[in-house]
Amino acid sequence: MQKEMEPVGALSKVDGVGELSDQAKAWSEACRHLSPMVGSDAFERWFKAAQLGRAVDGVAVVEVPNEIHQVWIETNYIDELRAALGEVFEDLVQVRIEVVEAGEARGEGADAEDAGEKSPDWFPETLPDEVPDRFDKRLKRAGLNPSFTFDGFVVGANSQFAHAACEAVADGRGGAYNPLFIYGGPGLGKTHLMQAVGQEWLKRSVPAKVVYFTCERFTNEFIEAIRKGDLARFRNRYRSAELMLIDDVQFLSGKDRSQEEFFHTFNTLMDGRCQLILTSDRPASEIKQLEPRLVSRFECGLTVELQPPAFETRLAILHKKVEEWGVRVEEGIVRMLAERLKTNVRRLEGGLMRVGTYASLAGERVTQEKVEHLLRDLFREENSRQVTIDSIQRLVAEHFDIRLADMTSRRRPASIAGPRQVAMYLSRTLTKSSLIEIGEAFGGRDHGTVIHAVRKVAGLMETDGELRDRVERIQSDLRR
Ligand SMILES: Nc1ncnc2c1ncn2[C@@H]1O[C@H](COP(=O)(O)OP(=O)(O)OP(=O)(O)O)[C@@H](O)[C@H]1O
Repeated sequence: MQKEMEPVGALSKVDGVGELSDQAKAWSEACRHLSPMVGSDAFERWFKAAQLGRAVDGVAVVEVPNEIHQVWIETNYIDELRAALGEVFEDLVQVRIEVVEAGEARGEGADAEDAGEKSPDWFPETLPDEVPDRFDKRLKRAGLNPSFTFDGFVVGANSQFAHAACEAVADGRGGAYNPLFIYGGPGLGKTHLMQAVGQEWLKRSVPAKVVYFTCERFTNEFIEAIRKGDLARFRNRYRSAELMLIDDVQFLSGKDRSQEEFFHTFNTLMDGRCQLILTSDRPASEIKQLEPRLVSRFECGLTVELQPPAFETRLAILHKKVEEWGVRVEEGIVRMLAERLKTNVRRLEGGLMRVGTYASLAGERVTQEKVEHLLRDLFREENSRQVTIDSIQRLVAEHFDIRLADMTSRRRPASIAGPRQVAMYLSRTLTKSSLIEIGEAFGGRDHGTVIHAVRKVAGLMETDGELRDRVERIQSDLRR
């Protein structure tokens, strides 16, 4: 349960500000302290567009409009900002700066609905006037990001096969690859590649109807359509296209009604000879609580994997971005980023963007020590292997030589139920997930089953040395 921070009595000093929310009052009060600390010029430049987001559990989140503000404030004014907010919240422990783009919801709940949203308005009825070029208009209408092109994608051994499959679909040789199912970890270019196919279709065939959407959006719009009693319109929108690009299908996990709707959408599109490209963070057969009939539909075309790129590919990606963005970063620093940021191209890009921005604003040579400081959170994320229920289930299944699917199945022989209980125990002790979340992740079991498993494994570990050794070995593998 999160606890909202109570501003100290100082807030009353800004009572005169009328209708403002508590958040706005607290920020206004913090600014009163901050402005003299940083000087009015710096305040105008860096804090005018900022505002206070969440303030819970000792953490105050300051929202800024872009990464330039974020990096600059973190690097130059974090102490002053902490001191100013400390005047307002006496239980302040940490200050975080987050980028919130214009138009995004602010403060509490800003992350829920919009998270992961990548496309602009979906099939707007009228196109906005500010889009000057016709091709740009068509990209926008399809929901495509103009920078996700084949030219902008660096191919390495990690992506060769996926790239070749996408090129085949792009130039019409991919008839048998339907659906094309691309899977791989976060930030490895799945969306980029699938949208590159979309751009090619739009370029070549003039009236091609290309549509991109995320499964999160599909689910949200489906719920909304049910609420408004407007399913016919929803179906009309989702069931007519020549090329349908469907991102993040793992989002359908456990959402039974959306899966049912999606199943019919999928069939209608396939019957209508629509080419489909799907992406997921894992193979279809490993998406939990996904109906078997959907798994088999997803697997009936071609499945390709995107893996993390090797050092040379990471370097080539960085060189390409340096050129594209026109940033000036020394080769030694570029190599340092390629060496240290290995698992996620989005993070690699983020690192380069921050260093490049800093270099141009500070007008000074960026040293390796500076980069250590600027990117400390990215380096930390890179090094800390996050223990998730998912990784626990995988590793326990491997250690006990059972199928991953048995973690969520109803099967009860001791050779399966035992390891499953070990996995529940580890999920409870190594992650922050609640009993209910753990039960859900293990095939929709109730929280009593999880409590029983945790107690049982903890008790057995007291008396059974062999089991204890096994569990400890799994624990240390998880942390590695
Ligand atoms: N091989 C590559 N060459 C150039 N840019 C790349 C490459 N791979 C990824 N990128 C860039 O990295 C960023 C993240 O890629 P993308 O959004 O396609 O990842 P994703 O796999 O869809 O991630 P997620 O699963 O988190 O949605 C994008 O800006 C993309 O342009």
